[in-house]
Amino acid sequence: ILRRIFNSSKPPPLSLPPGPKGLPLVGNILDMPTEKEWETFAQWGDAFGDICSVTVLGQPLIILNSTKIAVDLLDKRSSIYSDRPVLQMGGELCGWKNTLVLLPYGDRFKRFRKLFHNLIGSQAIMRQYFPAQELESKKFLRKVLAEPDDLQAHVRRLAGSVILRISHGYEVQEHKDDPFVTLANAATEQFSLATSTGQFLVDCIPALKHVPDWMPGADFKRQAKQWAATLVEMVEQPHNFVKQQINAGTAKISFTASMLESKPLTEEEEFDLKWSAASLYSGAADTTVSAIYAFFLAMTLYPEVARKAQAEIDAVVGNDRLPTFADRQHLPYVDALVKEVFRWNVVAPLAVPHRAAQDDVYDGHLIPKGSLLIPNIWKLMHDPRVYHNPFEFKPERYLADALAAEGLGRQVEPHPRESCFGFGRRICPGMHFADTTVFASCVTSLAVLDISKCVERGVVVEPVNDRTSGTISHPKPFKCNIKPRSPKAVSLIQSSDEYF
Ligand code: HEM
Repeated sequence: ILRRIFNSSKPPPLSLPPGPKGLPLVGNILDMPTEKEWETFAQWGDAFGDICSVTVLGQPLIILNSTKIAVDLLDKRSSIYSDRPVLQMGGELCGWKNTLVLLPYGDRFKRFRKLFHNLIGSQAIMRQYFPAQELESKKFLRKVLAEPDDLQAHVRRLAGSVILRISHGYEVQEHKDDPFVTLANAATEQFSLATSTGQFLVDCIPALKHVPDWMPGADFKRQAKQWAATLVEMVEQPHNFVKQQINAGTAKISFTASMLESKPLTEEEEFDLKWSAASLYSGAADTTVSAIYAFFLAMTLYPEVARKAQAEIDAVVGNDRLPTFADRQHLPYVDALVKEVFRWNVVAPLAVPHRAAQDDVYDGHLIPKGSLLIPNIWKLMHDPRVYHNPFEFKPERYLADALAAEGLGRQVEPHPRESCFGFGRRICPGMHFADTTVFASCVTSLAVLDISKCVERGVVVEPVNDRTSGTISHPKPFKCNIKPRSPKAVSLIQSSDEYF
């Protein structure tokens, strides 16, 4: 009896959120998935609850498998959860620690965010970029028509071209191998690999970064050196280009040119400028590529969706001109289709980890200082409790009228923007830019192109419908057939490049 009284007076010690049982000392290191981690994390969510945890060599990882919990912690308690982890491979060895995405929460972070906000921080600001986005979308269509088999390369060029105009006043070259687009592609692909959760042992055992390069098992150090060199080139080359243009008196208006010309910069200010401009275009390049490429995949797999969107465009815009941003408010189905692109293809399935700056307690669980919080955006976008038949591409889910017509009594489903761009003070600063870039390319492509499955020797080729692993996930290469909708469509694409 005494033991019972004694024990009941003491609250039980708080523990981490539940999760798979690990081994002594190394914890869950053997449980960590090496591919598409988000799928395993979602299964852990089903088994242990929407907030669950694992520990890898003493480092707690807290996995968030519902929007409510992600908002409760990362939004509502953003004073605790706005820091980033120190990533040894991607951040320290490869150098991405100087870009916004891995900057620790602090003054430099706030300065970068302010610059981003002034440049692309609202829908209203985005209006000034509409002409450039429309123009680049048209150039993209021309390239797709000329070489439909090189779709992915054209998408990469498109994604790089709009942001490089804004960041450095650089006009991407017409041919496929533009040097800056090539550099940005290489660097962002390497970022995705270098920062992938749990892929490099050095992220769990930081002391490994001191092993000499020649040691067996130190391949990661040699790899990091190469990747660091690509990143430096990606930062320096466009910056030096703007300086040369300023000296020659030919610099176009851009973020970098206006900062360089405003006043003489200190070394630190110039460093900040270089790395914030690089954050801008490295943040934009690979992410929008994934979304636009996924749009083509979705249209190949769901031709009835494309047909409905085209019927809406034909009725609202007609066939004498290309659609513009001004049409968007009159194109609810196309607007819903763009939302569905962001949900169906999750560009950043695990976002980027947020780090707890102090101990916290949530729902009776301890979240110790230094824990890494990982919102499983892939699960949030494919949660059958939130999205009906989540693996199906269905724009109707956002349209009350369309759902009412189905007569199943279903409610409109949440706008993917509520989760797919992350949370709190680290929410994606490029979300409006991403939305308008993806809208422009979807709507113009639908207006003039027919996208369908390939037929080879009389047999329909099913497109590969799979995704790559990494911080930024892409549809794996797939085949599709792209044709102009009509001779009129061809003449619209070939018409002069006046801003329309
Ligand atoms: C398909 C488009 C995009 C998606 C789905 C996306 C998604 C995300 C996500 C999930 C994060 C992490 C947020 C968090 O930690 O909670 C993020 C961060 C970031 N994104 Fe995006 N993004 C996209 C496009 C862009 C574009 C176009 C830009 C730049 C123009 C950009 C720049 C950034 C930057 C700089 C960060 C780091 C922010 C920080 O750490 O404070 N992104 N994005």
